Order: sequence, then structure tokens, then C-alpha cells
Amino acid sequence: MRLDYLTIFPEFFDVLGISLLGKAVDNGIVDIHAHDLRTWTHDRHRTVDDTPCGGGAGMVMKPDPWGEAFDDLLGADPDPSVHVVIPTPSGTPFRQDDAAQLSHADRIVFCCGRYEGIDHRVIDYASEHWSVHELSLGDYVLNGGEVAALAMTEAIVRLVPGVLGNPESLSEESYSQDQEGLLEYPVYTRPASWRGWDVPEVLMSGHHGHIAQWRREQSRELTRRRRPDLLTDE
Ligand SMILES: NC(=S)c1ccno1
Repeated sequence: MRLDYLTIFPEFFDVLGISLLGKAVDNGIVDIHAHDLRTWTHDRHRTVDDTPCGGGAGMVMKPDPWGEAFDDLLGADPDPSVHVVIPTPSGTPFRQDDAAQLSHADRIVFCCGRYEGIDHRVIDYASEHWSVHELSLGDYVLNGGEVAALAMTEAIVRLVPGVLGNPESLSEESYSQDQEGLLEYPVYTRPASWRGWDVPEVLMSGHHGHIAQWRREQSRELTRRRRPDLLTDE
């Protein structure tokens, strides 16, 4: 999997060289390239923004640098196997299913907007050539798409075979299919008693059936309380 990041702050993506993602890069499972969008400017000030047509506060990212970056990185031929991800508060919610689908992609290009956003013609042009995903991490506004791109990258790449040491751990996570899309149950480790709080007895029983039942019940109760929207049968 090749990941490209178009941004005016490429240093944001230096962190992708550490921990599990760093190992995935070292192992050749993932190939990461961060690009300074100003590379594709031609004026003395390396300008990437301009005032919004129709007025309004703030600045809008000019289309030209994006178009020239696409030309260099992707060429002009349409290829629906290339996924262009634009983190934006106006996007559709980024969910575990999106991470799962994108984890099968061979190529993902993250376009990290700043200011009031990217000239919409960039998205229109990209949509004519590649598979475009305008995705939001949540109902809040960040200063740019970089932090969201990092979060989405981790959610996606950790699902790529060979990245996680123990793929079994994926099956019991929140939102996973094995968890029926529910929130993950509470987890415990030693000591059995800590500052007056004990590990639930069932988890110390060694009775796998009872433990599995308790965990299912905990997941449903937690989901009912915190995310009733995830309960499909209620
Ligand atoms: N909520 C998201 S993804 C975002 C991107 C930029 N600002 O907010």
C-alpha cells in the first residue's frame, strides 16, 4: 500500500515513521510519501490560497497547486483503484467500515486542506479521475486535515495484514464484526485486587462460556448506554 499526503505541513507526517506504522514501512508493507503542496507553486511567496469568490471570511486554497500535484503524482488517466481521501468537517462520518474498505486499497492520497477549505473544483476534478472520499472524523472543526489524516491512516493501516503482531486482537475490538458492531467490553489484568477494586469474579473463574457470556452482556450494556444508535435489534 502506497500512502501520499498533500499538505502545506508535511512534517506532520514524520510521526508515521515510529511504532507499528514505522515497522510496516520498514517491512515494506506500507510506502509513505508526504509532499509540500507549495512544491507546485511558482510565485515568490509560494502562494496556495486566495480570497473566497462571493465574499466571506478567511481564504480558500487555490486549485492550481492541487491540479499540478495530481498531475505529477497520479497522471491524468482515470483510475478508480486510486483512493483520494479529503478529511473535512462536511464529509460523511469516517467509520470502521471505511477503514476496512480502504485497508484493501493499493494507493491512497490524502488531501489535507487548510484555511476555509479547498476550491471545490479540485474535488470535482479528482472525482472524474479517481475514487474520492470526503470523510469527517467527527462533528468538530480542526485547523486542517492533517490530524484527521493521521487518525484515519492509523485506523486503516492497522487492518492491513502483517501490520499488527497479533491479528486476533482485531476480532474483539469495538465496532468489529465479531463484536456485532458493539462497543468493546471492559478489560482487566493483574493484580486481582487494586486499591479496593477487584477484577470481576467471572474473569477469574476459568469458565470460558461464562466469560464469553459476561463479555457479550457487558458489550451490549455499554453500547445501550453510550451508543444506542449501534443497536440494530432494539
Ligand atoms: N472533522 C474533520 S475530519 C475536520 C477536518 C478539518 N477540520 O475538521
